[in-house]
Amino acid sequence: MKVLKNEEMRKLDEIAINTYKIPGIILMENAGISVVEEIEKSLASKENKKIAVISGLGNNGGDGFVITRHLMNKGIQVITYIVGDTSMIKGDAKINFDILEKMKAFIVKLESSEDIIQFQEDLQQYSILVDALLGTGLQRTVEGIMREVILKMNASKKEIIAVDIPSGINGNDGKVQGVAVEAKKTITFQLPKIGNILFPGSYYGGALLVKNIGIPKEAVSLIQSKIHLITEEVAASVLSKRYGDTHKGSYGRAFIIAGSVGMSGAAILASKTALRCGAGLLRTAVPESLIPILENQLIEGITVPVKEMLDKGIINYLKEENVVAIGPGCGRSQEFEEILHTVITSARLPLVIDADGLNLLANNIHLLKDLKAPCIITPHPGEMSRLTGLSIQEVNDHRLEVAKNFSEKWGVITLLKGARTVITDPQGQIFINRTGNPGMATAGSGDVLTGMITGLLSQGVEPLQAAIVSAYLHGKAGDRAAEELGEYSMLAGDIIDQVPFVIQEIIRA
Ligand SMILES: NC(=O)C1=CN([C@@H]2O[C@H](COP(=O)(O)OP(=O)(O)OC[C@H]3O[C@@H](n4cnc5c(N)ncnc54)[C@H](OP(=O)(O)O)[C@@H]3O)[C@@H](O)[C@H]2O)[C@H](O)CC1
Ligand SMILES: [K+]
Repeated sequence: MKVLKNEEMRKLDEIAINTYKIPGIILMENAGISVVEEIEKSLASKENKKIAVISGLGNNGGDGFVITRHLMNKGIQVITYIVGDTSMIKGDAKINFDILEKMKAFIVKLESSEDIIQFQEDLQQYSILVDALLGTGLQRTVEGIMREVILKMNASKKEIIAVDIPSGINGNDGKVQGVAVEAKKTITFQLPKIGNILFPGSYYGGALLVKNIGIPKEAVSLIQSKIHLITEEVAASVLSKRYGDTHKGSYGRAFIIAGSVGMSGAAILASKTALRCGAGLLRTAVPESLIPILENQLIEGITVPVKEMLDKGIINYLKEENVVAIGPGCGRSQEFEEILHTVITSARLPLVIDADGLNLLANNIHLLKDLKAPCIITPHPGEMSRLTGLSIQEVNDHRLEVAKNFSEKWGVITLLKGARTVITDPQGQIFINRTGNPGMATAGSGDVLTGMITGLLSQGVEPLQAAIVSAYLHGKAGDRAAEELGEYSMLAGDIIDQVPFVIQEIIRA
């Protein structure tokens, strides 16, 4: 599913109206009706059936006027509050505003601080507040009366349903422009905006519902958005189909270089997950001293002493493999740095670099110029900061751009962990993952993700798909673990335990 910027949404509107000759007022009508359906669902469980629709002066407000009309026609008690000078209302919004006046709708204008004091008192009588103040037309920091109204709405603790996007959230990046409505759910139209998906916009929006308002599918295909939401369908399309061309003897072989003294857990978690995700044959190279621990914990895998691998030549070891992953728990020794150098510059098979592999890569970033095969890196913001020289704050403030720029510059697939995990490729495509929860910020969770990517790559899944599906799978498994154990108590191993059930769920869906 494409995720749009504000201007792309406006362009889609234009195409619908100017190319397909769908009058904008039809789109507004459909938008309003789709919200009314959700209001009725929320209202069903409530004693108090009174609704307040709080509208701005633009088309978001226009949606609000449509909503009021339909609620009135259903006999639902509704009051419309309008913020600003109603003489400024124009176009489709004006048509719908005039209809409300003809219907003698109960309209209250909010223009002064006295109005706001009364508004605050009024709010207590309603069951649901509909936020139709600002949508994709938000231009600047919210101030003045608009700010006061939003603060009073939030303070009322009433259930808020946001139209298109919570007012005050920037549709292009999900940031709060001064103040924003805290909604229980948001109904957005035709396609989600970036502000609906990224934090904090996603937090302010509550549950997100994407409603079709009648824009032709062909029009959507004309919008060249490079940003996509990872959906279950994408995961199912990869997990259910047979992987790759299983040429003789090499089907599903994975090689993981991981672990260091005191860090055997990372090697075990990554290896276990790779097997859980379908790797047929797995070998894990670890320091000799860890072999007994791995052998004890990982009966299905094969362990290789790092020293033996070095003596025989890493590349010789990799000849039969489908994928090599390097980094979980490896530490930053000179020996490991040399291994990383050899793997990056000589390996001719898909490569996953994680954790300390990324920290060492940060000091040898030029090595990426010598890559001989697709490479997936899986940094958290701290590792991305070291790789780019940007501060963690800068990375998190511009997650999509930072990941996209790195992928385009170095020709790698970047999976930038965090909320939300973002996957970018060297062609500038951006995929946003919405599964997962804060309980997954636990030691070893990243090792599990690396194992997932490795497991899928070992079966011939195309690298970008492997990164996308792994991010989705990782979050889904984490969500199941959180349901069962709570976000406080879950461990990385609990995520692995959920993998089989999540894969089955996806394949059967
Ligand atoms: N295909 C679709 O997605 C459809 C979307 N619809 C709805 O239309 C809005 C977008 O409508 P638009 O008129 O472009 O913009 P808004 O209504 O979001 O806001 C513009 C008005 O808000 C004022 N504004 C802007 N920023 C601020 C601010 N920070 N504080 C106060 N007021 C602000 C702006 O005034 P200006 O002074 O900037 O001129 C406008 O008055 C979309 O979100 C959907 O809800 C269609 O209804 C159906 C199709
Ligand atoms: K809104």
